[in-house]
Amino acid sequence: MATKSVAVEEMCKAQKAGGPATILAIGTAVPSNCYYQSEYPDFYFRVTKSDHLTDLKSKFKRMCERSSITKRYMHLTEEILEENPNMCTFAAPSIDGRQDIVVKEIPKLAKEAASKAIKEWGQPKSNITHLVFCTTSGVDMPGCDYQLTRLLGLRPSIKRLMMYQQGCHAGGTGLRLAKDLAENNKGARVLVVCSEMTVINFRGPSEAHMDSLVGQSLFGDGASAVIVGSDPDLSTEHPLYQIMSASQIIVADSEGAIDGHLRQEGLTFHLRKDVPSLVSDNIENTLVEAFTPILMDSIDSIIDWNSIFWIAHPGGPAILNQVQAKVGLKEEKLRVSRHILSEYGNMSSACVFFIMDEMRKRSVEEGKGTTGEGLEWGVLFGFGPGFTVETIVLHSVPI
Ligand SMILES: CC(=O)CC(=O)SCCNC(=O)CCNC(=O)[C@H](O)C(C)(C)COP(=O)(O)OP(=O)(O)OC[C@H]1O[C@@H](n2cnc3c(N)ncnc32)[C@H](O)[C@@H]1OP(=O)(O)O
Repeated sequence: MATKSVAVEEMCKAQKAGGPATILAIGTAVPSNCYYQSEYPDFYFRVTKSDHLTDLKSKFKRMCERSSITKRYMHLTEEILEENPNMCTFAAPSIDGRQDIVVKEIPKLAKEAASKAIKEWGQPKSNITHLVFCTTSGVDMPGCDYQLTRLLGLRPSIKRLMMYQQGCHAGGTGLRLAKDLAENNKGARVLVVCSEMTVINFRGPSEAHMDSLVGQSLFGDGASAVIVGSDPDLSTEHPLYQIMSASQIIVADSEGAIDGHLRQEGLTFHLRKDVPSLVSDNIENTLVEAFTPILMDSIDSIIDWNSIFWIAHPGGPAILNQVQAKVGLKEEKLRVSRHILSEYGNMSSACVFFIMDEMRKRSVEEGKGTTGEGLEWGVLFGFGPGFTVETIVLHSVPI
Protein backbone atom coordinates (compact mmCIF):
# COMPACT_ATOMS: atom_id res chain seq x y z
CA MET A 1 0.00 0.00 0.00
CA ALA A 2 2.79 2.39 1.05
CA THR A 3 4.71 1.64 -2.17
CA LYS A 4 1.62 2.41 -4.21
CA SER A 5 1.07 5.85 -2.65
CA VAL A 6 4.73 6.78 -3.16
CA ALA A 7 4.32 5.86 -6.84
CA VAL A 8 1.21 8.04 -7.14
CA GLU A 9 3.03 10.97 -5.52
CA GLU A 10 5.95 10.53 -7.87
CA MET A 11 3.62 10.33 -10.86
CA CYS A 12 1.94 13.59 -9.79
CA LYS A 13 5.29 15.29 -9.29
CA ALA A 14 6.52 14.09 -12.69
CA GLN A 15 3.49 15.72 -14.34
CA LYS A 16 4.36 19.17 -12.96
CA ALA A 17 6.80 21.67 -14.41
CA GLY A 18 9.88 22.73 -12.46
CA GLY A 19 9.97 26.52 -12.90
CA PRO A 20 7.59 29.46 -13.05
CA ALA A 21 5.22 30.07 -15.94
CA THR A 22 6.97 32.36 -18.41
CA ILE A 23 5.72 34.59 -21.20
CA LEU A 24 7.53 33.48 -24.35
CA ALA A 25 5.96 35.66 -27.08
CA ILE A 26 3.42 38.46 -27.59
CA GLY A 27 1.33 39.48 -30.64
CA THR A 28 -1.22 42.25 -31.20
CA ALA A 29 -3.67 43.29 -33.94
CA VAL A 30 -6.25 46.01 -34.65
CA PRO A 31 -8.77 46.48 -37.50
CA SER A 32 -7.59 48.72 -40.37
CA ASN A 33 -10.31 51.33 -39.84
CA CYS A 34 -8.90 54.22 -37.72
CA TYR A 35 -10.86 57.04 -36.03
CA TYR A 36 -9.10 60.18 -34.79
CA GLN A 37 -10.56 61.27 -31.46
CA SER A 38 -10.59 64.94 -32.53
CA GLU A 39 -12.98 64.06 -35.38
CA TYR A 40 -14.97 61.40 -33.55
CA PRO A 41 -17.73 63.57 -31.95
CA ASP A 42 -18.75 64.88 -35.41
CA PHE A 43 -18.75 61.35 -36.84
CA TYR A 44 -20.61 59.87 -33.85
CA PHE A 45 -23.37 62.49 -33.69
CA ARG A 46 -23.78 62.47 -37.49
CA VAL A 47 -23.98 58.70 -37.86
CA THR A 48 -26.37 58.35 -34.91
CA LYS A 49 -28.51 61.23 -36.30
CA SER A 50 -28.17 63.09 -33.02
CA ASP A 51 -26.73 66.44 -34.19
CA HIS A 52 -29.81 68.20 -32.76
CA LEU A 53 -28.68 67.24 -29.20
CA THR A 54 -26.27 70.17 -29.14
CA ASP A 55 -25.62 70.25 -25.36
CA LEU A 56 -24.92 66.54 -25.31
CA LYS A 57 -22.61 66.86 -28.29
CA SER A 58 -20.53 69.55 -26.61
CA LYS A 59 -20.35 67.40 -23.46
CA PHE A 60 -19.17 64.45 -25.57
CA LYS A 61 -16.64 66.70 -27.32
CA ARG A 62 -15.23 67.67 -23.91
CA MET A 63 -15.08 64.03 -22.81
CA CYS A 64 -13.21 63.09 -26.00
CA GLU A 65 -10.80 66.01 -25.56
CA ARG A 66 -10.08 64.99 -21.97
CA SER A 67 -9.89 61.28 -22.76
CA SER A 68 -6.17 61.60 -23.63
CA ILE A 69 -6.93 59.30 -26.58
CA THR A 70 -5.47 60.28 -29.97
CA LYS A 71 -7.00 57.53 -32.06
CA ARG A 72 -8.97 54.30 -31.90
CA TYR A 73 -9.46 51.43 -34.35
CA MET A 74 -12.91 49.99 -34.99
CA HIS A 75 -14.35 47.37 -37.29
CA LEU A 76 -17.52 49.47 -37.55
CA THR A 77 -17.67 51.80 -40.56
CA GLU A 78 -20.25 54.37 -41.58
CA GLU A 79 -21.48 51.90 -44.24
CA ILE A 80 -22.00 49.10 -41.71
CA LEU A 81 -23.85 51.49 -39.40
CA GLU A 82 -26.05 52.72 -42.26
CA GLU A 83 -26.96 49.09 -42.98
CA ASN A 84 -27.76 48.56 -39.27
CA PRO A 85 -29.63 51.73 -38.22
CA ASN A 86 -30.86 50.15 -34.96
CA MET A 87 -27.25 50.05 -33.72
CA CYS A 88 -27.24 53.85 -33.95
CA THR A 89 -30.16 54.45 -31.59
CA PHE A 90 -29.74 54.19 -27.83
CA ALA A 91 -31.82 51.04 -27.32
CA ALA A 92 -33.41 49.47 -30.41
CA PRO A 93 -33.30 45.69 -31.02
CA SER A 94 -30.02 45.04 -32.83
CA ILE A 95 -28.44 41.97 -31.28
CA ASP A 96 -28.78 39.76 -34.39
CA GLY A 97 -26.91 42.23 -36.61
CA ARG A 98 -24.20 42.66 -33.97
CA GLN A 99 -23.83 38.91 -33.43
CA ASP A 100 -23.58 38.28 -37.21
CA ILE A 101 -20.48 40.49 -37.23
CA VAL A 102 -18.71 39.53 -33.99
CA VAL A 103 -19.14 35.77 -34.38
CA LYS A 104 -17.03 36.02 -37.56
CA GLU A 105 -14.76 38.96 -36.83
CA ILE A 106 -13.67 38.32 -33.20
CA PRO A 107 -11.91 35.01 -34.07
CA LYS A 108 -10.45 36.60 -37.23
CA LEU A 109 -8.85 39.49 -35.32
CA ALA A 110 -7.70 36.99 -32.68
CA LYS A 111 -6.06 34.92 -35.43
CA GLU A 112 -4.03 37.93 -36.54
CA ALA A 113 -2.68 38.58 -33.03
CA ALA A 114 -2.10 34.88 -32.26
CA SER A 115 -0.26 34.31 -35.57
CA LYS A 116 2.18 37.11 -34.68
CA ALA A 117 2.78 35.57 -31.24
CA ILE A 118 3.33 32.10 -32.77
CA LYS A 119 5.73 33.57 -35.35
CA GLU A 120 7.77 35.28 -32.64
CA TRP A 121 7.79 32.11 -30.53
CA GLY A 122 9.24 30.26 -33.54
CA GLN A 123 7.95 26.79 -32.59
CA PRO A 124 5.55 24.51 -34.51
CA LYS A 125 1.95 25.44 -33.66
CA SER A 126 1.32 21.75 -32.95
CA ASN A 127 3.37 22.32 -29.75
CA ILE A 128 0.55 24.49 -28.34
CA THR A 129 -1.21 22.31 -25.78
CA HIS A 130 -3.82 24.70 -24.29
CA LEU A 131 -5.89 27.65 -25.52
CA VAL A 132 -7.55 30.27 -23.29
CA PHE A 133 -9.78 32.69 -25.21
CA CYS A 134 -11.28 35.84 -23.63
CA THR A 135 -13.90 38.13 -25.15
CA THR A 136 -16.77 40.30 -23.98
CA SER A 137 -17.88 40.91 -27.56
CA GLY A 138 -20.74 38.48 -28.18
CA VAL A 139 -21.35 34.80 -27.37
CA ASP A 140 -21.76 31.72 -29.55
CA MET A 141 -21.66 27.91 -29.63
CA PRO A 142 -19.22 26.46 -30.39
CA GLY A 143 -17.25 29.40 -29.04
CA CYS A 144 -14.41 31.59 -30.33
CA ASP A 145 -11.94 29.06 -28.86
CA TYR A 146 -13.25 26.46 -31.31
CA GLN A 147 -13.26 28.90 -34.25
CA LEU A 148 -9.71 30.05 -33.54
CA THR A 149 -8.50 26.45 -33.28
CA ARG A 150 -9.91 25.85 -36.78
CA LEU A 151 -8.62 29.15 -38.22
CA LEU A 152 -5.08 28.61 -36.92
CA GLY A 153 -5.03 24.88 -37.65
CA LEU A 154 -4.19 23.99 -34.05
CA ARG A 155 -4.32 20.33 -33.10
CA PRO A 156 -7.86 19.02 -32.43
CA SER A 157 -6.75 17.62 -29.06
CA ILE A 158 -5.77 21.09 -27.79
CA LYS A 159 -7.35 21.73 -24.36
CA ARG A 160 -9.56 24.80 -24.70
CA LEU A 161 -11.15 27.22 -22.24
CA MET A 162 -13.58 29.92 -23.41
CA MET A 163 -14.15 32.92 -21.15
CA TYR A 164 -17.05 35.11 -22.26
CA GLN A 165 -18.22 38.36 -20.60
CA GLN A 166 -15.35 38.87 -18.14
CA GLY A 167 -14.78 42.49 -19.22
CA CYS A 168 -11.55 44.38 -18.83
CA HIS A 169 -9.91 42.20 -16.18
CA ALA A 170 -9.93 39.12 -18.46
CA GLY A 171 -6.35 39.69 -19.69
CA GLY A 172 -5.20 39.22 -16.08
CA THR A 173 -7.56 36.26 -15.59
CA GLY A 174 -6.17 34.59 -18.72
CA LEU A 175 -2.61 34.95 -17.39
CA ARG A 176 -3.66 33.59 -14.00
CA LEU A 177 -5.12 30.47 -15.64
CA ALA A 178 -2.14 30.11 -17.97
CA LYS A 179 0.18 30.15 -14.94
CA ASP A 180 -1.73 27.27 -13.30
CA LEU A 181 -1.91 25.31 -16.57
CA ALA A 182 1.78 25.77 -17.41
CA GLU A 183 3.11 25.00 -13.93
CA ASN A 184 0.89 21.94 -13.40
CA ASN A 185 1.37 20.31 -16.80
CA LYS A 186 4.98 19.61 -17.72
CA GLY A 187 5.73 20.74 -21.27
CA ALA A 188 2.47 22.72 -21.62
CA ARG A 189 2.47 25.71 -23.97
CA VAL A 190 -0.60 27.88 -23.42
CA LEU A 191 -1.91 30.35 -26.00
CA VAL A 192 -3.91 33.12 -24.28
CA VAL A 193 -5.92 35.38 -26.60
CA CYS A 194 -8.08 38.44 -25.89
CA SER A 195 -10.16 39.87 -28.74
CA GLU A 196 -12.63 42.76 -28.37
CA MET A 197 -14.83 44.88 -30.65
CA THR A 198 -17.12 47.84 -30.03
CA VAL A 199 -19.64 46.30 -32.47
CA ILE A 200 -21.35 44.75 -29.46
CA ASN A 201 -21.81 47.99 -27.46
CA PHE A 202 -21.77 50.87 -29.96
CA ARG A 203 -25.01 52.84 -29.51
CA GLY A 204 -26.42 56.35 -29.91
CA PRO A 205 -26.30 58.91 -27.09
CA SER A 206 -28.90 59.37 -24.36
CA GLU A 207 -29.11 62.34 -22.00
CA ALA A 208 -30.27 59.97 -19.27
CA HIS A 209 -27.25 57.65 -19.54
CA MET A 210 -24.01 59.58 -19.26
CA ASP A 211 -22.11 56.47 -18.21
CA SER A 212 -22.93 54.92 -21.58
CA LEU A 213 -21.62 58.05 -23.30
CA VAL A 214 -18.38 57.80 -21.28
CA GLY A 215 -18.01 54.28 -22.74
CA GLN A 216 -18.60 55.60 -26.27
CA SER A 217 -15.73 58.07 -25.78
CA LEU A 218 -13.25 55.44 -24.55
CA PHE A 219 -13.63 51.98 -26.08
CA GLY A 220 -11.72 50.71 -29.11
CA ASP A 221 -11.17 47.37 -30.89
CA GLY A 222 -8.08 45.21 -30.50
CA ALA A 223 -6.77 41.68 -30.06
CA SER A 224 -3.67 40.48 -28.25
CA ALA A 225 -2.09 37.11 -27.58
CA VAL A 226 0.68 35.63 -25.46
CA ILE A 227 2.31 32.20 -25.29
CA VAL A 228 3.05 30.94 -21.80
CA GLY A 229 5.10 27.93 -20.71
CA SER A 230 7.37 26.77 -17.89
CA ASP A 231 10.95 25.50 -18.18
CA PRO A 232 11.66 27.17 -21.54
CA ASP A 233 14.14 25.54 -23.87
CA LEU A 234 16.63 28.39 -23.95
CA SER A 235 18.18 27.20 -27.19
CA THR A 236 14.94 27.93 -29.08
CA GLU A 237 12.63 29.93 -26.77
CA HIS A 238 13.10 33.48 -25.50
CA PRO A 239 11.58 34.34 -22.10
CA LEU A 240 10.08 37.83 -21.71
CA TYR A 241 8.53 37.85 -18.22
CA GLN A 242 8.05 35.25 -15.46
CA ILE A 243 4.61 35.12 -13.83
CA MET A 244 5.38 34.92 -10.11
CA SER A 245 1.95 35.24 -8.48
CA ALA A 246 -1.63 35.84 -9.51
CA SER A 247 -4.61 36.90 -7.43
CA GLN A 248 -8.19 38.03 -7.95
CA ILE A 249 -10.46 39.90 -5.54
CA ILE A 250 -13.97 41.35 -5.45
CA VAL A 251 -13.62 44.81 -3.91
CA ALA A 252 -15.84 45.51 -0.88
CA ASP A 253 -18.90 47.79 -1.40
CA SER A 254 -18.35 47.87 -5.14
CA GLU A 255 -21.54 46.19 -6.37
CA GLY A 256 -22.72 47.72 -9.63
CA ALA A 257 -19.51 49.71 -10.14
CA ILE A 258 -19.01 48.23 -13.63
CA ASP A 259 -21.85 46.21 -15.16
CA GLY A 260 -22.81 45.03 -18.64
CA HIS A 261 -26.01 43.30 -19.76
CA LEU A 262 -26.54 41.47 -23.03
CA ARG A 263 -29.96 42.56 -24.28
CA GLN A 264 -31.90 42.90 -27.52
CA GLU A 265 -30.11 46.24 -27.97
CA GLY A 266 -26.64 44.71 -27.61
CA LEU A 267 -24.30 44.88 -24.62
CA THR A 268 -25.30 47.77 -22.36
CA PHE A 269 -22.60 49.43 -20.27
CA HIS A 270 -23.07 50.78 -16.74
CA LEU A 271 -20.40 52.62 -14.83
CA ARG A 272 -20.52 54.18 -11.37
CA LYS A 273 -18.96 57.63 -11.13
CA ASP A 274 -16.72 56.54 -8.27
CA VAL A 275 -14.83 53.88 -10.30
CA PRO A 276 -11.58 55.94 -10.43
CA SER A 277 -11.59 56.34 -6.62
CA LEU A 278 -12.59 52.68 -6.09
CA VAL A 279 -9.55 51.64 -8.12
CA SER A 280 -7.13 54.02 -6.44
CA ASP A 281 -8.45 53.41 -2.88
CA ASN A 282 -7.88 49.67 -3.21
CA ILE A 283 -4.68 49.52 -5.16
CA GLU A 284 -2.14 49.66 -2.34
CA ASN A 285 -3.77 46.82 -0.32
CA THR A 286 -3.99 44.73 -3.45
CA LEU A 287 -0.31 45.28 -4.18
CA VAL A 288 0.82 44.39 -0.66
CA GLU A 289 -1.29 41.21 -0.75
CA ALA A 290 0.13 40.21 -4.13
CA PHE A 291 3.79 40.83 -3.29
CA THR A 292 3.93 39.64 0.34
CA PRO A 293 3.81 35.85 -0.29
CA ILE A 294 6.67 35.91 -2.76
CA LEU A 295 8.94 38.54 -1.30
CA MET A 296 8.17 38.02 2.42
CA ASP A 297 10.97 39.77 4.34
CA SER A 298 11.98 41.98 1.42
CA ILE A 299 8.48 43.42 0.93
CA ASP A 300 9.64 46.53 2.84
CA SER A 301 12.27 47.16 0.20
CA ILE A 302 9.62 47.22 -2.51
CA ILE A 303 7.04 49.30 -0.68
CA ASP A 304 8.19 52.24 -2.75
CA TRP A 305 5.99 51.35 -5.70
CA ASN A 306 8.26 53.44 -7.93
CA SER A 307 10.83 50.66 -7.69
CA ILE A 308 8.69 48.29 -9.80
CA PHE A 309 7.44 48.45 -13.42
CA TRP A 310 3.72 48.99 -14.05
CA ILE A 311 1.34 47.44 -16.56
CA ALA A 312 -2.00 49.00 -15.53
CA HIS A 313 -5.24 48.58 -17.48
CA PRO A 314 -5.96 52.10 -18.78
CA GLY A 315 -9.72 52.23 -18.16
CA GLY A 316 -9.68 56.01 -18.61
CA PRO A 317 -7.36 58.93 -17.78
CA ALA A 318 -9.21 59.65 -14.51
CA ILE A 319 -8.27 56.17 -13.29
CA LEU A 320 -4.59 56.45 -14.21
CA ASN A 321 -4.40 59.94 -12.67
CA GLN A 322 -5.92 58.83 -9.37
CA VAL A 323 -3.76 55.68 -9.15
CA GLN A 324 -0.66 57.77 -9.83
CA ALA A 325 -1.59 60.31 -7.15
CA LYS A 326 -2.71 57.77 -4.52
CA VAL A 327 0.36 55.52 -4.77
CA GLY A 328 2.73 58.46 -5.27
CA LEU A 329 3.98 57.24 -8.63
CA LYS A 330 6.38 59.27 -10.74
CA GLU A 331 5.00 60.41 -14.09
CA GLU A 332 7.07 57.88 -16.07
CA LYS A 333 5.64 54.85 -14.22
CA LEU A 334 2.38 54.85 -16.17
CA ARG A 335 3.78 56.25 -19.42
CA VAL A 336 3.41 52.96 -21.33
CA SER A 337 -0.19 52.46 -20.09
CA ARG A 338 -0.95 56.07 -21.10
CA HIS A 339 0.70 55.54 -24.48
CA ILE A 340 -1.51 52.53 -25.26
CA LEU A 341 -4.62 54.45 -24.15
CA SER A 342 -3.60 57.31 -26.43
CA GLU A 343 -2.84 55.14 -29.47
CA TYR A 344 -5.73 52.65 -29.24
CA GLY A 345 -8.29 53.69 -26.57
CA ASN A 346 -9.63 51.26 -23.97
CA MET A 347 -9.59 47.85 -25.70
CA SER A 348 -10.97 46.12 -22.60
CA SER A 349 -9.26 42.75 -21.90
CA ALA A 350 -6.76 43.18 -24.77
CA CYS A 351 -5.05 46.28 -23.30
CA VAL A 352 -2.66 44.71 -20.81
CA PHE A 353 -0.81 42.56 -23.40
CA PHE A 354 -0.47 45.62 -25.68
CA ILE A 355 1.19 47.43 -22.75
CA MET A 356 3.44 44.46 -22.01
CA ASP A 357 4.46 44.29 -25.69
CA GLU A 358 5.24 48.01 -25.84
CA MET A 359 7.20 47.86 -22.58
CA ARG A 360 9.53 45.04 -23.62
CA LYS A 361 10.14 46.72 -27.03
CA ARG A 362 10.90 50.12 -25.45
CA SER A 363 13.16 48.45 -22.88
CA VAL A 364 15.28 47.07 -25.75
CA GLU A 365 15.22 50.32 -27.75
CA GLU A 366 16.22 52.38 -24.71
CA GLY A 367 19.08 50.03 -23.79
CA LYS A 368 17.59 49.00 -20.42
CA GLY A 369 19.01 46.01 -18.59
CA THR A 370 15.71 44.10 -18.33
CA THR A 371 12.38 43.73 -20.14
CA GLY A 372 10.80 45.69 -17.25
CA GLU A 373 12.33 49.11 -18.03
CA GLY A 374 15.53 47.97 -16.32
CA LEU A 375 13.71 46.93 -13.11
CA GLU A 376 13.43 43.42 -11.70
CA TRP A 377 9.86 43.26 -10.35
CA GLY A 378 6.62 44.54 -11.77
CA VAL A 379 2.86 44.37 -11.54
CA LEU A 380 0.14 43.79 -14.11
CA PHE A 381 -3.07 45.19 -12.85
CA GLY A 382 -6.52 44.68 -14.41
CA PHE A 383 -9.99 45.63 -13.22
CA GLY A 384 -13.45 44.96 -14.52
CA PRO A 385 -17.06 44.03 -13.85
CA GLY A 386 -18.18 43.48 -10.29
CA PHE A 387 -15.83 45.32 -9.33
CA THR A 388 -13.09 42.74 -9.73
CA VAL A 389 -9.34 43.25 -9.58
CA GLU A 390 -6.69 40.91 -11.01
CA THR A 391 -3.12 41.44 -9.81
CA ILE A 392 -0.22 39.59 -11.42
CA VAL A 393 3.31 39.90 -10.09
CA LEU A 394 5.86 39.73 -12.91
CA HIS A 395 9.61 39.16 -12.84
CA SER A 396 11.43 40.68 -15.80
CA VAL A 397 14.32 38.96 -17.61
CA PRO A 398 17.73 40.42 -18.51
CA ILE A 399 18.03 41.77 -22.06
C1 LIG B 1 -15.24 47.49 -19.24
C2 LIG B 1 -14.45 47.05 -18.09
O1 LIG B 1 -14.66 45.92 -17.65
C3 LIG B 1 -13.41 47.87 -17.45
C4 LIG B 1 -13.28 49.32 -17.82
O2 LIG B 1 -12.25 49.75 -18.29
S1 LIG B 1 -14.60 50.29 -17.49
C5 LIG B 1 -14.14 51.91 -17.94
C6 LIG B 1 -13.52 52.61 -16.79
N1 LIG B 1 -13.35 53.95 -17.13
C7 LIG B 1 -13.79 54.97 -16.38
O3 LIG B 1 -14.30 54.77 -15.27
C8 LIG B 1 -13.67 56.35 -16.96
C9 LIG B 1 -13.20 57.33 -15.95
N2 LIG B 1 -13.49 58.68 -16.41
C10 LIG B 1 -12.63 59.44 -17.13
O4 LIG B 1 -11.51 59.05 -17.39
C11 LIG B 1 -13.12 60.84 -17.50
O5 LIG B 1 -14.33 61.05 -16.81
C12 LIG B 1 -13.43 61.01 -19.02
C13 LIG B 1 -12.13 61.04 -19.80
C14 LIG B 1 -14.30 59.89 -19.56
C15 LIG B 1 -14.15 62.34 -19.26
O6 LIG B 1 -13.40 63.40 -18.74
P1 LIG B 1 -14.15 64.69 -18.13
O7 LIG B 1 -15.02 65.26 -19.19
O8 LIG B 1 -13.10 65.54 -17.51
O9 LIG B 1 -14.95 63.93 -16.99
P2 LIG B 1 -16.13 64.39 -16.07
O10 LIG B 1 -16.25 65.89 -16.03
O11 LIG B 1 -15.91 63.67 -14.80
O12 LIG B 1 -17.38 63.75 -16.81
C16 LIG B 1 -18.03 64.36 -17.91
C17 LIG B 1 -19.52 64.32 -17.65
O13 LIG B 1 -19.92 62.95 -17.58
C18 LIG B 1 -20.48 62.66 -16.32
N3 LIG B 1 -20.02 61.34 -15.93
C19 LIG B 1 -18.75 60.88 -15.92
N4 LIG B 1 -18.73 59.60 -15.52
C20 LIG B 1 -20.01 59.26 -15.28
C21 LIG B 1 -20.62 58.07 -14.83
N5 LIG B 1 -19.91 56.98 -14.59
N6 LIG B 1 -21.97 58.05 -14.68
C22 LIG B 1 -22.72 59.16 -14.97
N7 LIG B 1 -22.19 60.33 -15.39
C23 LIG B 1 -20.84 60.36 -15.54
C24 LIG B 1 -19.99 63.76 -15.38
O14 LIG B 1 -20.88 63.98 -14.31
C25 LIG B 1 -19.92 64.95 -16.31
O15 LIG B 1 -21.22 65.46 -16.51
P3 LIG B 1 -21.54 67.03 -16.18
O16 LIG B 1 -20.76 67.78 -17.22
O17 LIG B 1 -23.01 67.11 -16.36
O18 LIG B 1 -21.05 67.24 -14.81
